[in-house]
Amino acid sequence: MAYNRNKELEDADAQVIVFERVSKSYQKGIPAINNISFQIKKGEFVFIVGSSGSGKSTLIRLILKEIEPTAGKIYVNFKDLTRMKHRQVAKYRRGIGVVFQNFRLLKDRNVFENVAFAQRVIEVPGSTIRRQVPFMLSLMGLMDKQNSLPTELSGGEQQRVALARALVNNPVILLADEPTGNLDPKNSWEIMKLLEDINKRGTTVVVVTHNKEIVDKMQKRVITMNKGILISDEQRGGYSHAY
Ligand SMILES: Nc1ncnc2c1ncn2[C@@H]1O[C@H](COP(=O)(O)OP(=O)(O)OP(=O)(O)O)[C@@H](O)[C@H]1O
Repeated sequence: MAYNRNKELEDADAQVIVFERVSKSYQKGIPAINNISFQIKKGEFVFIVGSSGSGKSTLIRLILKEIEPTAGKIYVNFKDLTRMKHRQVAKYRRGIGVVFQNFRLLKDRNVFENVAFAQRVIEVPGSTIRRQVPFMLSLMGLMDKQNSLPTELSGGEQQRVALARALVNNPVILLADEPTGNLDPKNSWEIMKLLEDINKRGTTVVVVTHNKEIVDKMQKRVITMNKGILISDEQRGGYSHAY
């Protein structure tokens, strides 16, 4: 069924990520993503799990329009990505917050400036930045660290800065690609609890992870990939199918 983009769909039940029979082949042979269909509703919290090479990062890169599908349709934030013009991509990506395993902070700028940077690039007025950055830092429990450089922070603190930066422009969707991959169990749980809080405030959260313990305990929707195929999609699921 074709996805119908109209105003009525932009309500609480709206699907903010839609994959319709999507495939992606980087080269000849087994596709990285093979004929995948799923939908994620506004405000959902979804884990994407699967063994190494199963296509999870490819899925994230497709959502960000860093790569194009070989076949199928992708709709994100009510936009048809396959028909989006090149010049519209930067603006589109601003509606999506992203965090990665390795934090990707600016090493020569302090915590405040790392978060403010996300606003400066889209020319948010200074007065708004001075109001919104401290608000975001306090939500992440980082107010006393705003003058610190990333090298002066623990891994958990660095990931919280990355989260503050990803969220400061109030995105509809937050994508987290292995957000706890470099963290110990205590910090991993802190980040997961923050992601849960962010989700409760209305942001759709999609988390790619290998962290079995977290997936099993959180009791969220779990999409499991294997060799490019979506092998299960369960509400309140666990990690059991991933290998
Ligand atoms: N740029 C690329 N060029 C060619 N093949 C690629 C490229 N990126 C990924 N692949 C291949 O596509 C498949 C899926 O890779 P992908 O990175 O999406 O998996 P993943 O599930 O994220 O793995 P991991 O958990 O190890 O990060 C793999 O076979 C991989 O080798």
